[in-house]
Amino acid sequence: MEGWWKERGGQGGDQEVEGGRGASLGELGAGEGKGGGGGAEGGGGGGGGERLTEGQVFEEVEALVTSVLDGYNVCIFAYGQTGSGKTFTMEGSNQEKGINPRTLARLFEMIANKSQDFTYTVEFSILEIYNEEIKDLLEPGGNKKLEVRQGPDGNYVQDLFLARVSSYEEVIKLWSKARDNRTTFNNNINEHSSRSHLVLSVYARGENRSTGVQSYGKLHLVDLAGSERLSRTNATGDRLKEAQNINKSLSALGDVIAAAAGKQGHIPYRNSKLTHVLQDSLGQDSKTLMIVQSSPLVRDVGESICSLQFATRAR
Ligand SMILES: Nc1ncnc2c1ncn2[C@@H]1O[C@H](COP(=O)(O)OP(=O)(O)OP(=O)(O)O)[C@@H](O)[C@H]1O
Repeated sequence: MEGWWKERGGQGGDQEVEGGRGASLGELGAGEGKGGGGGAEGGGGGGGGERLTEGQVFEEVEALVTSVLDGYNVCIFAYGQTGSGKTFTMEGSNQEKGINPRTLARLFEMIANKSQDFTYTVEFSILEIYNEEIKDLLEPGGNKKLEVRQGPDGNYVQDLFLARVSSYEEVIKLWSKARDNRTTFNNNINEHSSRSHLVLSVYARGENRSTGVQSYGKLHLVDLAGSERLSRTNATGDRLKEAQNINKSLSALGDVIAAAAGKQGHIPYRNSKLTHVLQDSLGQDSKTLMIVQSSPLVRDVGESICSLQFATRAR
């Protein structure tokens, strides 16, 4: 493990303190002989940290995401409490694009650069996991229950719509369609978005035309549901059920990452839909990176400590 951690801060937004949100970036594991520990310098918090632009954040993750074209399975997560900036980091704004659009643009740029020697076919899917149920956001199919299965290329979600894409523009069009589908589940987009895990996936199959050598890699870009302690939300009824499911799946994610990093014999992938969907992209030869967002607000200190504890454990 390269073990790099950076402090991200200085982003204002609508908070009542200056300094804005913070995020720590941690590369959790990778192929290419990487493994083992790494130092933490930074480790989150926003306040006084140097402000990283979305471009600088992307520089840190670029090499990882593009390795999907070499046949690696890659997973990038944004983790943190509600409102801490996960979606902003992944999607960005009109002025400053986030990790998702930059990654997708870069992938197609690289495919074009390699086109003399390699042929790639690329597929794209978008799903959300809400209350431990998988929903296809490209082809929402009513009450169809989507399940995770094992196939020759690893785990896959049966009946999930995979769109064949050949340009960044196509992907962006699909993504905006998926956003529309997502909003129909609930009138309050923010509220809902924070209660589900959103997974954008790219599946790249490549062939070296002169040697015939083939590769297959998956890239998952995951905007996790907001982590919240139940004691703080006073949730009841459906909200309580959502919160319990979120906490259960986030804790299952922490267990899986810790077990994979510790090279344990049994890795409990099946304890949540999230880890089951991402099974072959967490651990072993896959590359996993988690961006942990923390709030600079004093009133959020309990949540920030929990987030950083999660990050420490996952590291
Ligand atoms: N780096 C940033 N620069 C400017 N604004 C930001 C930044 N990060 C977050 N924001 C703003 O803060 C608000 C909350 O951020 P965001 O929606 O990304 O949080 P979140 O963690 O995804 O929340 P949720 O868990 O509810 O989905 C948004 O209005 C967003 O535009």
